[in-house]
Parts: sequence; structure tokens; C-alpha cells
Amino acid sequence: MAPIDDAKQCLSGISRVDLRGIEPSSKEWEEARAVVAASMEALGAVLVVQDALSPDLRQALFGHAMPELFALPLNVKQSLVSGHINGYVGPRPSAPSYESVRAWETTNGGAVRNVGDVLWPHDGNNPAFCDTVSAFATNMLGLQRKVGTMVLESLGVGQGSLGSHLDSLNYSVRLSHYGVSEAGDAMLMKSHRDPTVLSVVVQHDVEGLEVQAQDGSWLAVAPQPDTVAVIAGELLAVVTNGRVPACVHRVRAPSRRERLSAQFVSVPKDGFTVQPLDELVDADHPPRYNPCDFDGYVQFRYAGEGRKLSDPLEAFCGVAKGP
Ligand SMILES: O=C(O)CCC(=O)C(=O)O
Ligand SMILES: [Fe+2]
Repeated sequence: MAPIDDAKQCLSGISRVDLRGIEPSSKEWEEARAVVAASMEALGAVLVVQDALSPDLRQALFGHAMPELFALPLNVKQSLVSGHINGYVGPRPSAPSYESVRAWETTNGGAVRNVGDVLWPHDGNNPAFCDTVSAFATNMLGLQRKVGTMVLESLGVGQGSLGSHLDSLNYSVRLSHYGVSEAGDAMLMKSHRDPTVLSVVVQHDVEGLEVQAQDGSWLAVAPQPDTVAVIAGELLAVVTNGRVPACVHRVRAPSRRERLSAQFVSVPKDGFTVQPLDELVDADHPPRYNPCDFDGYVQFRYAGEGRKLSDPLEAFCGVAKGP
């Protein structure tokens, strides 16, 4: 069988930028910001070299915490309270060997203990798991805010609305495991856009993440220990009035090995309505999106009409293009 549209094994289309030690308002910040913004405006994605994830923390996360979590019996994992995008998500038709857990959220004070209590009630609640996930979250928070700030600053958003935007977000950790597909299929997660503002994706040793370029081809993001992928979600497209597109991406594992990834994502806080920032709407840039009630959108996308659509965001809150 011919391989399906193999991704280019190169990073040519996605810029890679080193943000280690870069402080706001410096010359280095301005240079890095230009690279981050150009890549985000073109593809909704950028690769970031960072030091927020030390080798020890990577090992604690991918070598201990995540294998211990996913080795638990299915009924234990399922006992984590679930919603459309919360708790435990088990295999589904669009991702048959995928399972995932949201384990930390700023709106619950960054508590992982509750997850530890449910998963390891007889085992001292596995404090090492909780400490590792909390350290990962704390370190990724700074990185994600840095990238979000660079993108909006570069589009001309002032410090006041930038601050209100950052305050409106709920950050969380999602840990994912992809088993070896029984069907032998190398497509682990179909092409999609994330219902987030930004998603930081950290891959373990096994390749898989692919980003769609503007010409429709796929760019493979090689797993590298010092590099994470930062991906724009649908809500960033709304906030930026379409200037940053939501990144189309998928997960494929051509080598058919078990795979782990950890994501640090931001979404609007519960009950928030998201709309294009004032600075990004004017006569030359009419609003591309109507105000988007995030809870309503999640319901529409996962339990309503949006399930059947390739671009549910456009149907939910896009401003209809004229004839
Ligand atoms: O596992 C990955 O590399 C990315 C997963 C992903 O795209 C998602 O969970 O939305
Ligand atoms: Fe995704």
C-alpha cells in the first residue's frame, strides 16, 4: 500500500526560535518576537527552544509520572470526572488508540492532588506524580505567556488589553498516551484544530506531530528534547480577528511505536465570551468573528451540530462573507 501523503521530514516551514534568557523590551526580545509572529501568522505554529523543561523534569514526567498514570486499570482512569474536554478521554473513532487526562488547572488553584486522590487512594496519593505535573505546569506557564505576549505585541495590541486577555485564560495540563493501533494504522489522531487559545506540545521520544503548511503539505515536527511546539488554537484566531490562523495538525506515527506527549494549553475561563481585540478591528479589518461564548462553543463542537463540520468555529461565530 502506498504511504499516505508522507510528511516532509524537515522543519523548513515552521520557524524555530530560541527564547532562553530573553527578557521583555530587549533587542533580543524584539528579534525573537518578529520570528515568532511571522511563523504564527503564516502557519499558526512555531517551534521554541527553551529551558523550562530540564532533563530531570522530562525524565520524571515521561519516565515515571505518565507511565504510572496510563498503566492504571481503565475503570480507575475513567473515575476521573469527565466532560467534553475535561477528565479522562478514552479511545474514540477519530483517535482509536488515544487516551488522555487533564491533570492541572489554574482555575482550581493548580491542584493535582484531587487527581492523585482519585487515582491512587490507597497509595499515599502518589505525591511524586503530583509534584512532577505541578512543576511541568509552573514552568510551561511562563513559556506560554511569553509566546502569547510576543504574538499580540507584534500585532500592535497595547499592554492594557494584553493584560486583560492573559487574565481571561485558564491554563491546564493534558497528558496523552497513544498505544500501538490494533488496526496497524499509523494515523493516531486525524487532522484537526485545537479548541484552545494556545497549545504547547511536548513530544517524548517518538515522532508524530505534523503541521499543515499553507500549500496543504504536511510538515513533521521532530521530537527534540530542548524544543516544544507552540500551536495556535481556534480562540486565538477569534482574539486576533483572523490574523493568526488556528493551526491544522494531526498525529501520525510512521514507526508504529507507543507514544507519549504532554500539552500545556490555555482556554478562556468558564463563562467567558471571546471576541476580536479592539486594536485588531478597524475599517480595513472588519470583524471576522462574532463574540464567541466559549462554553456554548464547546457544547456545539462536541455534542451538537459542530461534530459533523470540518470548521465548526466558522459555523458557530464566523461572520458570513458577503456574496
Ligand atoms: O500528541 C500530540 O503531539 C498532539 C496531540 C493533539 O494534537 C491534541 O491532543 O489535540
Ligand atoms: Fe491538537
